[in-house]
Amino acid sequence: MTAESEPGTVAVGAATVPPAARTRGLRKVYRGTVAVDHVDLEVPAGAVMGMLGPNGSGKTTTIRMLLGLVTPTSGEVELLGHKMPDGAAHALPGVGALVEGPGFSPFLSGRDNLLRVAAAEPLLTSAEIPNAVGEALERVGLAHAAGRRFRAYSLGMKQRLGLASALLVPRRFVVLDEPTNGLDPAGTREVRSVIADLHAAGTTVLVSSHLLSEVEATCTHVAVLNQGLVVAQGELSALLEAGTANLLVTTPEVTLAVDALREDRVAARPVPEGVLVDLTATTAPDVVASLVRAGVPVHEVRRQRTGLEDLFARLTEDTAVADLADLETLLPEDAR
Ligand SMILES: Nc1ncnc2c1ncn2[C@@H]1O[C@H](COP(=O)(O)OP(=O)(O)OP(=O)(O)O)[C@@H](O)[C@H]1O
Repeated sequence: MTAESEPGTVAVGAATVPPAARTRGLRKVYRGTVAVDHVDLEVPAGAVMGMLGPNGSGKTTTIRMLLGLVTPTSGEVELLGHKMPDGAAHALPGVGALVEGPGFSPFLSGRDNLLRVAAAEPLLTSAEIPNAVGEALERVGLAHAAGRRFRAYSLGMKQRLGLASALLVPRRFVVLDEPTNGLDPAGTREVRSVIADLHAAGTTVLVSSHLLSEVEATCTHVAVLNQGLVVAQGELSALLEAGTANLLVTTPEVTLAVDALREDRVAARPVPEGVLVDLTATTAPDVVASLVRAGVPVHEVRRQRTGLEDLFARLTEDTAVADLADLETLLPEDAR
């Protein structure tokens, strides 16, 4: 198999590494409610992909289908190169997951719950279990409360225990559904550092979150869901670049430039550095063409990065799908 014959694979040296997860036309309908539709998601090997979307946009359902916890209505899932659900026995040992409702017993302590999970873990021998459990508890900052019953845990402590169970053994792919849910700022920082450690060790991570700043700080890639559809995915830097709404034009002829653009029905205003042009209804080449036609000397043209928050807000507004057409024309092909 070559990189050319298999779109989406990444060539590393002589070998090709398939994406950690890939879906094609994934769809889930719950009694008339379309939770996920037409989802073609690709989580490149080695990436930290943030899955963003408003409440009910289909993040959890997509993650559950990836892990084989929910059966898709239609579409395909490939996990670590194995078709699901048939390849589950091969794929799942390489995957650590924190998903809602991990099924811990309320009457057992955190440590005993984790020992129970570890006992069912095919990659751990019984001799390795106590150490693996101790290290995982340490890593998520739960060692001091390991002897307390699960039912007495706060939401944040329950989240930490779920994270510990995902980290019991080194994995190729770690999937975290809202890992910072219920955590205080210190816990949130710890999750961020766990993700950075996993990334440094070469583990692929898929993390869903409402916290845009978290995703911006920790992720290399992002997928944005809205109403069950993936409205954007790709490298974070490429998406931010493409999603930028403003163009900063440096010119000594500010008044001439603003007048020329307004004549062409393009929103523009003077700023200290030159002219700020709103790209919502136009494109950078059209702006430059207008200016050149009007005889405006253009010294520099630069897109202004506006941050993930702005991009997310625009992608998840009601007009998101229409916006995507604009976004796609701006995206480099490998980021589409
Ligand atoms: N078991 C279920 N039965 C019926 N409807 C469901 C079920 N699970 C999810 N849904 C519906 O599917 C849609 C997507 O839900 P999902 O939980 O996947 O979204 P989400 O993006 O993870 O939301 P949140 O951020 O609130 O967790 C919602 O409309 C939800 O009500």
